Amino acid sequence: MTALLSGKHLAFHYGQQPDLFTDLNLELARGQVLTLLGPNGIGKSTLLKCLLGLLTPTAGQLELDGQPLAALTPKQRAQIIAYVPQTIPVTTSLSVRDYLLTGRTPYLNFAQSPGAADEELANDVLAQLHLTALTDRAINTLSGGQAQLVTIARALVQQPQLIILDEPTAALDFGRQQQILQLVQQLAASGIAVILTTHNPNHALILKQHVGLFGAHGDFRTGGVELLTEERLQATYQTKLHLLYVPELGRMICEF
Ligand SMILES: Nc1ncnc2c1ncn2[C@@H]1O[C@H](COP(=O)(O)OP(=O)(O)OP(=O)(O)O)[C@@H](O)[C@H]1O
Repeated sequence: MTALLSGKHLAFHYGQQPDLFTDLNLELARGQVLTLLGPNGIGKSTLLKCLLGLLTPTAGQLELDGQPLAALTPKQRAQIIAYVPQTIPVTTSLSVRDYLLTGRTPYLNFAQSPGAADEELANDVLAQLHLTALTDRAINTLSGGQAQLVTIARALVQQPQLIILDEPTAALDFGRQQQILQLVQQLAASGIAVILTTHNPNHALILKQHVGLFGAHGDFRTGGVELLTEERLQATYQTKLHLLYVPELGRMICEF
């Protein structure tokens, strides 16, 4: 079966700076989740931007749905991938509803407005994420966490096959973090692939899916959740930490 996303021998550096990563390989099938972990500044967001076609890798091949990523138009890409960036671009005074409807742009012709079906979809997604009360609020009046959730809602309105989430839980309270991890699991169960970055190894341990782990020096490996050993996590974060099995949870937890 063709992978939805495949990256082979990828490398990237900014300008004259040294390589952030070289010979990086990853593959993602429909319905798979890949959780990326690594130290600050190691290249996680940069890798996501390469996978989105926003940056061009300095070496390697990227394919989306069996085609070279570079051969797809931005509109074609946007019909397959939705992106929730780390810094949320919500400085406009659009209402939450209208902001979500901008997620339908990849499906509309030039100058075509969203229709009743698009509005119904936006309302359904707001209800799914328990955000209906925010429908008429101006985007630039939302709290950081509300804005993060609304941006995730917009990505769902885009109805992509792959959602790329850069630290989607960074601004969220404990309950909302759990809600997003459950949403990731639901999306995967419905056949949508998800790539997310997080600074909390427990998120990968909860999701129990595929993991991409950057080491402290930019080395990268992918595998199942068993890739996360105490030794590797200590090497990644350059700190002492503990992985403990909690029978009540049926999984490992990571603590300092
Ligand atoms: N546009 C840019 N031009 C030059 N250097 C950049 C640019 N964007 C990022 N960098 C540098 O590239 C490196 C990787 O940045 P990136 O944002 O990918 O890291 P990250 O792993 O996502 O970090 P964090 O976990 O802190 O968000 C950093 O040293 C950063 O300063």
